[in-house]
Amino acid sequence: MRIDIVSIFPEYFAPLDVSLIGKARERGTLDVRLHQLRDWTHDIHRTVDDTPYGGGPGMVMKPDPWGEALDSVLASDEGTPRLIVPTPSGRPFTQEVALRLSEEPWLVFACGRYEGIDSRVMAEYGERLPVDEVSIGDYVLAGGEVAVLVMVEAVGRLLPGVLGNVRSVADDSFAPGAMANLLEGPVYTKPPVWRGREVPEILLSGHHGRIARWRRDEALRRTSANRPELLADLDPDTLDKRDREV
Ligand SMILES: Nc1c(O)cccc1[N+](=O)[O-]
Repeated sequence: MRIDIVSIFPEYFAPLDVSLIGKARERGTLDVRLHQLRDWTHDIHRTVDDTPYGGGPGMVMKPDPWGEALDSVLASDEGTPRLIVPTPSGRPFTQEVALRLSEEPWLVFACGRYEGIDSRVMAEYGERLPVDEVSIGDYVLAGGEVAVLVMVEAVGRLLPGVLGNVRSVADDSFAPGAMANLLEGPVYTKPPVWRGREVPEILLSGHHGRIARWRRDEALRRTSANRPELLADLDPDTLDKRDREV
């Protein structure tokens, strides 16, 4: 997968040099290319923003630098990417969206700042390629860079060979199948007793069927406590199927 990221703060993406994503880049599984938006400005101040039409607070990112930057990135002959624009007014970014994006050969991320990018940019490129305006949550960030870090990690870890254990993906919270709409339950490792606290005995039993059922029950318990709304979407048949699976 190729990923292009356009930002006025490309240094935000240093974390993509480390850990799983960093190793995937070294192996060539992931090709991440960073672009400084200001390289497509032509004034001495390398201006990328201006006051909003219609008045109001803050500044809006000008369409000209974005148009030149995206035209330059898209000039590649590597097919047609999806353009992902992180914004609080976008559709929710979920594990399902991450799974869908992980099947794409090329993603381009446009990191807005200030009050956002002039809407004509998304309209312009929406006529040429798929454009997804996506939100990672209902809170205010200073810009899209942090959201792109979240999305690149969520998508990148799903690529073949990035996670050591393929099973880890299937057991993720929100993963399709048996764990869909369920949060992961508690996890434990050695020592068996820590500060007088014992690991649940079932986990030491070696009885895989009972362990799977216990984990399912704990996932249901945690989901009911922390995200009860997810249980509303749980298909009773799937729940029964889970019982048959364990
Ligand atoms: N929430 C937010 C923001 O405030 C600014 C850019 C992107 C996002 N987001 O993706 O959720």
